[in-house]
Amino acid sequence: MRAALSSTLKKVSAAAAASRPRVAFVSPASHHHRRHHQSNKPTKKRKDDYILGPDLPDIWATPGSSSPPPPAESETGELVPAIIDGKSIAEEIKLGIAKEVHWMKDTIKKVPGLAVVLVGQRRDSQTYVRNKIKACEEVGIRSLMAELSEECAEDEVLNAVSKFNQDPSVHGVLVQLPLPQHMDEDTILGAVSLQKDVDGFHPLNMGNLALRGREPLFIPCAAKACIELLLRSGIKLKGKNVAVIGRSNVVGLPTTLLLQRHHATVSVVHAFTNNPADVTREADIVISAAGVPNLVRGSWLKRGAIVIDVGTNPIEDPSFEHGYYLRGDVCYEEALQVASAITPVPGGVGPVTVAMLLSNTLDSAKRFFGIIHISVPDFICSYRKSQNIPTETEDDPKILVCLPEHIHCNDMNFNKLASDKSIGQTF
Ligand SMILES: Nc1nc(=O)c2c([nH]1)NC[C@@H]1CN(c3ccc(C(=O)N[C@@H](CCC(=O)O)C(=O)O)cc3)C=[N+]21
Repeated sequence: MRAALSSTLKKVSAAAAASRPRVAFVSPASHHHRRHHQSNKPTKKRKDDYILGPDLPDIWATPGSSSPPPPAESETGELVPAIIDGKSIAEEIKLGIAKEVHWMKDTIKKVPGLAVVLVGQRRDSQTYVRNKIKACEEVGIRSLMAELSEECAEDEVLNAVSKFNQDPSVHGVLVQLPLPQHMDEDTILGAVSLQKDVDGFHPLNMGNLALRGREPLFIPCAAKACIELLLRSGIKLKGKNVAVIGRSNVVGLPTTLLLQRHHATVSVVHAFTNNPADVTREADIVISAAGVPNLVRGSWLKRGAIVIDVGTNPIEDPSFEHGYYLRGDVCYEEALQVASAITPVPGGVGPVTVAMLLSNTLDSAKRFFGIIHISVPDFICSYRKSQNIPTETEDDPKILVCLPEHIHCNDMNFNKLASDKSIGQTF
């Protein structure tokens, strides 16, 4: 397959030489250039509009905005809630990541690496970490792990983090939370290298997520997972009323920030909110991340609301395999009667959160190796079609191009680059 592909690509390069316009390459340098020229426009195109939300100016509309479409109802007037399948969405995302990791391995003989620091023996933490490592294996990301005892000193954790920070084969460092009581979470999370903070918990990444016009290097995985689940389910966010239940640094807060970047109207419901049910009942979309099993009752929900349940509350029960089972924040059985769509627990936000961790790790490695992701120019796709050439990228018109930072790739030097071994395989 590889040999066939590389000979195809040689032919394609020849075809490229023969026809103009040749290659619509985007290099980091040309990207900046273009941005500069657009700076007097009210909106600015960012590479991450999809997950960070479109950068729109605040123009206040006069009252009378439309309400969301009514939910599906059966003949008898009962709601038929859609169960949002996080597991299959996660599989879809992982497939895309696996393809990119595969390309990376082929073109530069390197793979992304994720290091996990686990302190203590919590069974739920062990399960989550196991899931993360298994997911790494599935997509070809290398995983490393440091396991430390509950009683170890804070310095030992800091040493483990520092070792991974310095390891060039590691592109993501994650300290599994919660940490034991005697450790200072801020000190430890602040020690993770900004460039490897795939959890997005470093104060600088969080600050850049909060500030308009700025882009964090990483967005926290659970927040990203909520948005992915909604967008991939075809749910629009602009102008919607969203209630976020919980204001933790790891889920509630970043989810609130990300939703606002998607132009939703966000209400934050927390332990001191008066009449939390009344506030929540106003929402078109409810995202619960309180960590309290069955907190959100059916009566808290507006008819037709969309419910994203981030809660993963372990309930002790020796009859289950790991001695516990998981329960969400939402009383699922009650919510089914009123919601138009809902994520289950397990099988909802959890698996997509893990997929987002892989995605952040891949992005980090791409940044480290100076890899940009571009589309195969149309003429190459049509050339392949006209020649009836099946290729690995037929169904996915995106390919990886590896270019050292100093090389500015344009159609003038494309042929040289394509044949120059020193920059690796361009196609
Ligand atoms: N530094 C850090 N980063 C985290 O991202 C982080 C953390 N600490 N501490 C704990 C929470 C929780 N979390 C989950 C990840 C996967 C599932 C997951 O895969 N859940 C599966 C099932 C889990 C099972 O098999 O029991 C599901 O919902 O279907 C759940 C929860 C990440 N967290």
